[in-house]
Amino acid sequence: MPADPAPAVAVDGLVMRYGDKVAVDGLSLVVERATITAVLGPNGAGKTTTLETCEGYRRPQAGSVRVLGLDPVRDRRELLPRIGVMLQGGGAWSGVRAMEMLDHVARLHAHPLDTAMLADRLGLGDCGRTPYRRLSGGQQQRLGLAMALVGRPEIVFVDEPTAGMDPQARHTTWDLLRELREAGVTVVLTTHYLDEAEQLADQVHIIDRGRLVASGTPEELTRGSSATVRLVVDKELPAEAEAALRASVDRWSVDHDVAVRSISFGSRTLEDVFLELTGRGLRHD
Ligand SMILES: Nc1ncnc2c1ncn2[C@@H]1O[C@H](COP(=O)(O)OP(=O)(O)OP(=O)(O)O)[C@@H](O)[C@H]1O
Repeated sequence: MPADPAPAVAVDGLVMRYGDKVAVDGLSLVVERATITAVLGPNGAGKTTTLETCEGYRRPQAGSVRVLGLDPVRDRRELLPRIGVMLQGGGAWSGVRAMEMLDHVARLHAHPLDTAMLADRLGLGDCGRTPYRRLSGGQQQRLGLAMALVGRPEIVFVDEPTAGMDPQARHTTWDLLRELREAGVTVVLTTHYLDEAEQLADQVHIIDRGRLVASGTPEELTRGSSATVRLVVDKELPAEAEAALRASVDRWSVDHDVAVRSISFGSRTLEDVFLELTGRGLRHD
């Protein structure tokens, strides 16, 4: 029987400081392979520092980090071809054209993906000749993602992958990350968006002030003493229909001994409307 492979990421008691400032304070977490794991937390929680330590850019000051069973600093040469990194803020030179940059990164890998296909998939087909600094924020993000994926990594670290993207680009990116997971790739992402973590992640780690404050599946983390029931109707409700609905809900709550904590009437979210009007595919802006 082959031994179980090491987890994708194992962080144990990690401590990282910048001068006197403790950025990561005894953090431990495990990421299983072929999962999407979201690291959630407010600004300054220590997410980027943790990811950069996993990527081998920073050496742990205390504790240990293993990625695919390897030490990201000591075993960097062995690990580098097996991981993909999408940096916050791009990582491309300002004057380079989008496809030149992607082709350049592809040439650093032994078995890269077809760059034209990848660019097309990410909606970058029309801006291949555009200099990096002239790309929109969302296009820069997508190019950064393409650069992280082109080498067929076993694990990909993506720092706020959809920051600055329009809703279609977000959904296309989510679909792509899900496909990667189906293909056996491990995805570790940081995000500020709760809906992103809820939609995508198999496992969520919430960190605050450098400490792990909760871990679990989105269901585990959202399960509690209350539940949400959502009703979507096909037209705006006249006042009498709204009143009748409230009265029915009141009767239902008595009949079933359920306390209704809140009830709200409103329209669909802007994101719902935007997606419905413009379709799910990526807009080639
Ligand atoms: N190079 C640095 N020098 C000094 N302090 C730093 C440095 N990088 C990060 N910090 C500090 O360390 C803490 C953790 O920062 P980090 O970037 O890891 O958090 P984050 O969770 O990724 O935040 P954000 O969501 O804003 O990107 C913050 O207080 C930050 O100000």
